Amino acid sequence: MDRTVRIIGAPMDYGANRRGVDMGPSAIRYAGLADGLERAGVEPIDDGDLSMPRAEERDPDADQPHGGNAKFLREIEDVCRRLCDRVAATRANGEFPLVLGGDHAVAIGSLTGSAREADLGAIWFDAHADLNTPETSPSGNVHGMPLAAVLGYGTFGETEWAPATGLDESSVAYVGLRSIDERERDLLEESELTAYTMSDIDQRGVSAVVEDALAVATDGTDGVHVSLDLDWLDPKTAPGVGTPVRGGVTYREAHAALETLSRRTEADEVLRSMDVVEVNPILDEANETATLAAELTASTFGKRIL
Ligand SMILES: NC(=[NH2+])NCCC[C@H](N)C(=O)O
Ligand SMILES: [Mn+2]
Ligand SMILES: [Mn+2]
Repeated sequence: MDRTVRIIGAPMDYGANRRGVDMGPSAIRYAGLADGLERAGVEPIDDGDLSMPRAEERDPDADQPHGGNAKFLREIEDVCRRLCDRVAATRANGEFPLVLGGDHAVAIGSLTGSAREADLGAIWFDAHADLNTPETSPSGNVHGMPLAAVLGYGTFGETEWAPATGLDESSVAYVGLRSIDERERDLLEESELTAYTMSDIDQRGVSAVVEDALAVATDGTDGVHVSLDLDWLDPKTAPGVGTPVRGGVTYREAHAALETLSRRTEADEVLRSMDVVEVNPILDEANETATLAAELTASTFGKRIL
C-alpha cells in the first residue's frame, strides 16, 4: 500500500435541478468505498465532508452574473473555492484527492485545485458536455457548466477560475457523450476539446476509446484528472441520477473503461485526482448507483476480478 487516497466529501446540490444529490457522499461511503480501495491496494483516508452554506439561506437567483442565469452561483463559488484549496493541499502533500459529489459543479473545485501546480489533462465520463455558460444554459443549473467555468467560457460571478489553472482545452477528452445542447455543440466545434460519443464506443469499443482519450489527456501534461458523472452509464444500470439519458454504457463497459485506464496509468501514477458525482440516493434503487460508483472507483485504482 504505497498510495494514499484522501476522500473529500462535497455534499453539494446547488448546481443540480433535483435535491438529493447532496446525499451522494454518504451513500457511496455506505456502499463500501473504503473497503474497495483497500482491496485495490491503496490506503484510503477519509477527510469527511466539506461544510455547505445553510439551506435557509437559499436564494437561487442571488448575484446573477449580468444577463446570465446561474442558480446558486454564490454558494457554488464558496464551496468550490474551499474544495479547490483542499484538493491543492492534498496534492501538495503527495496524496491523491478523491472528491465525492454532490452535483457536477464540484468539479470546478477539484479541477482548479488539481491544476494549481500542474499542467493537467482531464477525461470526462459523462452523457453531457457540461459546457454551458450562464448566458447559454437552458436550465440555469451550474452542474451543466463546470467545464465552461474552468476553461474560461462565459462570465461566472466573482471568481475567474480559468486563468489560475494549468488546464488547457486541448488536453480534455469526453467519453460517452450523448446529450448536447445546441450552443454546447457550437462551442464544441469551435473549441479544441476532443469528444468521443456513444457512437464512437459502439463502433470501436470502450477500451480503444479510453486509450485515445488518455493519449489526449496525457500529451504534454503532468497528469490526468478523471471526472466520473454516474449518468455516463445507462439509466437501467445507474438509475440514481438527476439527469438520466438513455443509451449509456453498460455495467461491463463501465468497468472495462476504468480498468483500461487503471492498467495504462498505474505504473507511473499518471492519474492525479478524481471526482465521482451526481449520485442521487433519493432517485436510486436500493443504493445500486452508489454501489456502482464505489466499484468503479475501486476499478480505477486497480481492483481486478483476479
Ligand atoms: N452534470 C450534469 N448532470 N449535467 C446535466 C446538464 C444538463 C443540461 N445540459 C443543462 O445544462 O442543464
Ligand atoms: Mn451528466
Ligand atoms: Mn456532468
